[in-house]
Amino acid sequence: MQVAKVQFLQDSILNTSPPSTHPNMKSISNANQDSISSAYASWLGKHPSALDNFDQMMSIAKGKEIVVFLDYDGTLSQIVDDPDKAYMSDSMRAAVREVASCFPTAIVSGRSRDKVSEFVKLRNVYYAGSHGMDISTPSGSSKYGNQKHQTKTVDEKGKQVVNFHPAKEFLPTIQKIIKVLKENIKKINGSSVEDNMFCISVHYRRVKNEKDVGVLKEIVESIMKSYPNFHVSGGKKVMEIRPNVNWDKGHALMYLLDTLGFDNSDDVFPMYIGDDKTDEDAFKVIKRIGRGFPIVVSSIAKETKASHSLRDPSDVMAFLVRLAKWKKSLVRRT
Ligand SMILES: O=P(O)(O)OC[C@H]1O[C@H](O[C@H]2O[C@H](CO)[C@@H](O)[C@H](O)[C@H]2O)[C@H](O)[C@@H](O)[C@@H]1O
Repeated sequence: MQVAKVQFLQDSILNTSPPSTHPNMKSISNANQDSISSAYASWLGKHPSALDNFDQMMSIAKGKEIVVFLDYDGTLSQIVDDPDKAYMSDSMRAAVREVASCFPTAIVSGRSRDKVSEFVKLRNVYYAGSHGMDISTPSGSSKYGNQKHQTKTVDEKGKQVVNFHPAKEFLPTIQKIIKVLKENIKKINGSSVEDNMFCISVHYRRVKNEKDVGVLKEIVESIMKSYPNFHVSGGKKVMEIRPNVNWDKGHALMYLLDTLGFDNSDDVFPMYIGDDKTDEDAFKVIKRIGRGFPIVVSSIAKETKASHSLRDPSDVMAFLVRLAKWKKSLVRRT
């Protein structure tokens, strides 16, 4: 199976590579592809496929309280050029719905909570937006919250919810930064600023000219020098601007576990699936807990704290379908 996957990767790399006409070019590019494939094969040895290792993983998880955490972009939806069009397929939605009917399930995204919930459109999951700086749950965490950060409110369906906002005080400055950024980068064709509520994304996937990408980065870095309470990090063709609060997707995972009543449970078993740098914070937390599976979505070898891997969102969907079936088969047997 593993060999078949490597072959698949080789095929897809070969199919997507630009044609090389010069014979020397061809051998250089083949050599590159060989080394990419062998790097991926040896990486897979360290971060085995969660699909190929499903039975072994479930023999460890059996009898534990599995809680599922899912990143959105690049995990539940394909990476696309236009961030506003990163839709989730109906089949993926059905898979997430199934999983959420079996285990507590949360979506943890860099997007604003409103936007990610508009994409996902499921009621049986919890949502954490703005890289975990905007969490909404039926009750609050007494351990991680305090009066300042938690607000009791009523959602659009009239249900009591507790919203957790550790970066609330930064909201006015974030709006100011968005305005300044928009004004200053509008001359860079293809760039865009996304308001993620408690953080900001500056996108450059659609900026055609490499030089312009450099200029954009300089402009953003220079603007952000005036805002020392914020930091800039990189993602997938995006600059992520976040306030300096000690809160990330790892903290969000702990907050959700606590709120859902699993904080002191020796049986809790978090599974977190994500593709990006910001998901590594949650992977680290799972490693620290010493129980659970951090699963990275990647079809190339990369530095990660994840124990297992899935190649792409279609692998993620297959894994979720299998996970729900596994749980249902256990329930039928008992
Ligand atoms: O935590 P996530 O849910 O993975 O969000 C991370 C960022 O994802 C989005 O940007 C990425 O996906 C876009 C759509 O496929 C793509 O166009 C962009 O290049 C990627 O960086 C989202 O738009 C950002 O706001 C999120 O921070």
